[in-house]
Amino acid sequence: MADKPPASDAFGDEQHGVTNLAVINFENLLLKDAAEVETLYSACEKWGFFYLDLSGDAAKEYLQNVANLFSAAKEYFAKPLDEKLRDTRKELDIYNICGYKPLGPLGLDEGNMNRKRNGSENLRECPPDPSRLSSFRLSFPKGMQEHQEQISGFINKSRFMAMLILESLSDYLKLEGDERFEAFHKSGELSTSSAVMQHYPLTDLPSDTSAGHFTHTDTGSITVLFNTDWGLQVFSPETEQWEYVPPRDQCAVINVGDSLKFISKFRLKSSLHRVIPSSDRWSSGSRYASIYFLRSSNDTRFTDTEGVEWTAHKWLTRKFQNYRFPHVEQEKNAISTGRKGFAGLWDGAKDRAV
Ligand SMILES: O=C(O)CCC(=O)C(=O)O
Ligand SMILES: [Fe+2]
Repeated sequence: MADKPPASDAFGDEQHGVTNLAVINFENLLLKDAAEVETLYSACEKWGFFYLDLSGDAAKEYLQNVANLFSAAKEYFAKPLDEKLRDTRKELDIYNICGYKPLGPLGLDEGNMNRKRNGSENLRECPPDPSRLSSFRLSFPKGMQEHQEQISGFINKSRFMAMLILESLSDYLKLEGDERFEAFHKSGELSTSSAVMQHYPLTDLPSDTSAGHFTHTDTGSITVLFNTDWGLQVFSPETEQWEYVPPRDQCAVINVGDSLKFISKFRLKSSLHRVIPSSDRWSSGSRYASIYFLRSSNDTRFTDTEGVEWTAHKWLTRKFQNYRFPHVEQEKNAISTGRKGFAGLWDGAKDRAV
């Protein structure tokens, strides 16, 4: 059965509380436990965010895989910048950049504060595209080559978790055949599903760069996220305040992205989130996240909040383009944050007055 985080987690900082997210047990989902599936649905309907408890035997190997990946990521990001830049593969997809993407002015995205650039560098691994298998092999980041197995393991097992979540949600809604959420995520079809390792340094950031990650809703369907420190905040759909989602031992943070919100005809929420440095629980100098994004097949069709029709691939391209515009431009539509006129930026002192 699902339970709530213990009271000792109710910490936050002077400005922000801590979310009281549902904790869904992975093994109970495997067993198709009806009460667990109902709690899962309710979490996705109300918050679009929950913890997935992976503490049982079934996920032991997976958690070890995640730990190994963090070690590999720490090693990777400690390399000199010019070495990492050699792993950038913009030519494969200028938006869903495969390989290394730098932070600050060398990166492409606006940050979580006004007129500041994004403060995280990342490494994205796109699983093989059957039509260009050989270029994928060439494109595998050089600095990560020895950890290739860990990364493929993480991709495969995270995909399994994400698909199990989709299956459970489809079961709950009694969806059949092509209507089931899994049908939009078939493994043989092209998609931009990928694994990303993020590194958020707290110090030595270039000027005009904000520590953390810009405010956004995720583009795809299901995000499976692990991180090492506090900093992640969700904009509560209940209180309309920013609240912390702290890392929880042996748990993944799962969230619903835009595509699933659209495919589910707005029954499920794609909640706004960001990473900010204000908590004293992020004091280790560097923060890391290992993430798997399950995204629907490129040619999946859906309609957004404003009634505009998209394919999943076009939505991703347009959204990633939006993050590169100044915030005043981003605010002119609902693409980045799900709300027109609201960029959800971090403003240190008077953050709550949104
Ligand atoms: O680092 C985190 O905790 C969250 C990162 C995130 O939201 C993303 O990369 O989409
Ligand atoms: Fe995200």
